[in-house]
Amino acid sequence: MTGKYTALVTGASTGIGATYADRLARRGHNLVLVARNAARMVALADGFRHDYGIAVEVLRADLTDTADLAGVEARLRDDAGIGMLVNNAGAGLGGSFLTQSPDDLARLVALNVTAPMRLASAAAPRMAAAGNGAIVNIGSVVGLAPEFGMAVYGGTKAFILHLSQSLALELEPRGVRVQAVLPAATRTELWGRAGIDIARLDGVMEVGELVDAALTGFDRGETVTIPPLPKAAQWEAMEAARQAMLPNLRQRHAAARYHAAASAA
Ligand SMILES: NC(=O)C1=CN([C@@H]2O[C@H](COP(=O)(O)OP(=O)(O)OC[C@H]3O[C@@H](n4cnc5c(N)ncnc54)[C@H](OP(=O)(O)O)[C@@H]3O)[C@@H](O)[C@H]2O)C=CC1
Ligand SMILES: N[C@@H](C=O)C(=O)O
Repeated sequence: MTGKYTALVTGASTGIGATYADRLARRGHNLVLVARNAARMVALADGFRHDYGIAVEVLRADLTDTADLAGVEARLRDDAGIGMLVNNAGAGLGGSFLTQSPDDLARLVALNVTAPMRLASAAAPRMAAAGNGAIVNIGSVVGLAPEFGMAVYGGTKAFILHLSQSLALELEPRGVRVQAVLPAATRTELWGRAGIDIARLDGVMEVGELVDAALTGFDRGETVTIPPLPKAAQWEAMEAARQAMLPNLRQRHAAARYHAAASAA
């Protein structure tokens, strides 16, 4: 991705999304800001126009609302000026699987999975036809770690990682960059919204540092960027182990350890 384009950033009213908007505006890109809180986005937009001389549009949408989501999808499908989609809007949820309500979990999946999937699906064909574009999906290290005790949130973020890696394979030969960004705990409103006291957490990254690192990963052409991971070799080793397993996964017969004679022995 070179040159100036318009970036559509979801969850742009605060936190990681607002910081992405700031950094992309600094680079001279125009913006479409998407979230529910229009007043906050209008205030940010005024600041970006004043500070960076770019064009900014505010698109108020609740991405868990089918009609609102369809409006953002239509914009991504039809607006040839939008060269980057930052799928950032998302939420956490306090409690454990035993205490979380199925309705809250379904809303979490709607926001963290259905919305970014539908928005990517709206943008990708147009970008692929143009041979140019970028889709940045904000996942989480929790998507790598069932041990962290966030079953459904982690599942939504594992989906984001898988979707991003798959789309990178499909779209990058067509000129469309795809990046998954996996933050760990970052100082934003997300924690308070989920009813979790951030003061109890160690190792919380400031949001500016997180987004600057994510953009460095983007500039380097990374498909998966994990800003807090000190040794890239650990991620690369896990990927190498997974890829080494792939040729063995499809077989005509079950593995020998599952044969009745083997289990009786
Ligand atoms: N903070 C952290 O520790 C980590 C965050 N992440 C991920 O980063 C992403 C951004 O989170 P973060 O900035 O921390 O969170 P914040 O709570 O600070 O911001 C979330 C953003 O999403 C928007 N949003 C929330 N619900 C909706 C909705 N229904 N429709 C449209 N927009 C919505 C919010 O705006 P509004 O209320 O105006 O709609 C806000 O702009 C998320 O995907 C999160 O999972 C990943 C790992 C760690
Ligand atoms: N959002 C956080 C968990 O709730 C994270 O992804 O670390």
